[in-house]
Amino acid sequence: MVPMTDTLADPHLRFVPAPLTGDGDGPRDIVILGSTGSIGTQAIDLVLRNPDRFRVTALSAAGGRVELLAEQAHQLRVRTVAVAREDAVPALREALSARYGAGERLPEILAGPDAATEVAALDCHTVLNGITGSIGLAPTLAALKAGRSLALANKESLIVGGPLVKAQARPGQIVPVDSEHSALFQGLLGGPRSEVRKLVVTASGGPFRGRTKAELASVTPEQALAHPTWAMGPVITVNSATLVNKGLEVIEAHLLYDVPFDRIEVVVHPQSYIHSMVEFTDGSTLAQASPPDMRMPIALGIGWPDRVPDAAPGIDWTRAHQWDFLPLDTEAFPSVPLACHVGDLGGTAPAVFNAANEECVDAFLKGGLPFTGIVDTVAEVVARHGTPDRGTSLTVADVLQAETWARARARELAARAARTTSEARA
Ligand SMILES: NC(=O)C1=CN([C@@H]2O[C@H](COP(=O)(O)OP(=O)(O)OC[C@H]3O[C@@H](n4cnc5c(N)ncnc54)[C@H](OP(=O)(O)O)[C@@H]3O)[C@@H](O)[C@H]2O)C=CC1
Ligand SMILES: CC(=O)[C@@H](O)[C@H](O)COP(=O)(O)O
Ligand SMILES: [Mn+2]
Repeated sequence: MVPMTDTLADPHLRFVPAPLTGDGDGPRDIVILGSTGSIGTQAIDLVLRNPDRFRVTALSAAGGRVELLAEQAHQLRVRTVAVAREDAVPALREALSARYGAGERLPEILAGPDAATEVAALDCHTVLNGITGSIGLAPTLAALKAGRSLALANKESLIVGGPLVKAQARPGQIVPVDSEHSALFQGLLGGPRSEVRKLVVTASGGPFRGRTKAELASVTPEQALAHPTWAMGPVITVNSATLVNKGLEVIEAHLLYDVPFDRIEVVVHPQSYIHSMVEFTDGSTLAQASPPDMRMPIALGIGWPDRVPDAAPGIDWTRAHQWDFLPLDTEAFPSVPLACHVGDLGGTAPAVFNAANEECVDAFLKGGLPFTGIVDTVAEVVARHGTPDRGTSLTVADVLQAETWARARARELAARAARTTSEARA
C-alpha cells in the first residue's frame, strides 16, 4: 500500500497532481494497462531507457497482439500478464514459453474481462491506464481505490464515470497523460485558481481541417486514420478527425480542473506544438510547448513530480517554425458544442455520448457508416436519451445500463443510415 502525502495546503492546487510518497530507493514499480497499444509501447520505450527510475511489474492487454505482449513481458521480466480475452491464453502461453529459458519462471497469467481490473489493484506505485474505450472505467476505479497514483491516458473512464472517479480519487492522485491536460496542469502551476480566467485547449483540427460538412460526407476510413501530427490507436485517431476527441477533452478538463464549460475554449492549432494554455485574469497566458511526442506527457505521468531527462526531443530552435491558431468551425465539426451540452447535462449523458461514439467509430471503420454519420448518430442518441435525472448520485450500474442502451440505439441508427446510403447509391 502506498501512502499519499497529505492534500496540498493551497486549494488551487487541489486538481494538480500531488506526488505520492512510497517510492523506495530502487526504481518505481509501474503497472501498464494497454501495454501493446500506442500509449503502452511508448511507455515501455521510456521504461527500457530508464531502468534506474522505473520497473514494470505487470502488463495487461486485450489479447489481440500476444507475440508483442509476450515479448514485452520477457523484456521487462514482469510478474504478471493479463489478457481480457480468455481464448488468447494458449497462444500467449506458447509465445511466453518460446521466449523464456527452461529454468526460467514464466509470469503468472490472468485472463478474462476483469483481468485488467485485477492487475490495476496489484501492489505498485503507479498504474498507467492506456486501455482504449470506456472499458477502462473499472481499472481506473480499482487503481484509485487501491491507493495507486494513476497516470491516466484512458480519458473515457473519467468522462463516463466523472463523479464516481472524482469521488474515489484523493486530491492529486490522478496525473493526466492526455497531452492537453498535461499541458494544463503544468500551466495551472503558474498561479492561484482565483486568478485563472480560462483554459484554452488546442486541437490539431485533424486530417479534414478546413473541409465543409458536405465535403466530409465521402471521406474514407483510410483518410480519417491519417492524422497530420500524431501516431495513435485507431479509435482516438478517428475521434480526432471528427473532433469528438476535442469534445471528450473539454469534458476531461472540466472534470479534472473544476473549470466551468463557458471558461474552456478550443482553438485549432494545426502544428500540435502548443498542447494547451491557461489564461490568467491579468491577461497573461501560459502555454506548454513541445514537439508532438507522447513520451513527454507519459514520462511526466509515470515519473511525477520528477521530469525524466530526454523523455522526448525538445523543440529545435535552430530552424524556422510557424505556429497558427484558428477558430473552430463548429458547423462542419459540431462535436465540441455537443460534448459541452452532455457535460452540462451530467449524470449518464457523457456515458451515452461516449458509448454511442464508440459504436459509430466501429461502424465507420468497418465501412458501415459514412463519416458524417458518426456525429449525426451520436447527436441523435443523445437527444433520445434526454435529460438524465440528477437527483440521485451516479453508480457504476447506471453507467453500464446507459452505455448498453446507447450502444444498442447507435447500432440501430447506424444500420439505418447505412441502408439509406446504399439505397441512395443504387
Ligand atoms: N495514442 C495516443 O497518443 C493517445 C492516447 N490517448 C488515450 O489513451 C488510450 C489508449 O489509446 P491508444 O494507445 O492510442 O490505443 P491503442 O488502440 O493503440 O491501444 C489500446 C490498448 O488497449 C488494450 N485493450 C483494449 N481493450 C482492452 C481490455 N478490455 N482490457 C485490457 N486491455 C485492453 C489493447 O490491447 P490489444 O493490443 O490486445 O488489442 C491495447 O493494448 C485511449 O483512451 C486514448 O484516448 C490519449 C492521448 C494520446
Ligand atoms: C496526443 C493527444 O493528446 C491526442 O489526444 C491529440 O490531442 C489528438 O490530436 P487532436 O488535437 O487532433 O485531437
Ligand atoms: Mn489529447
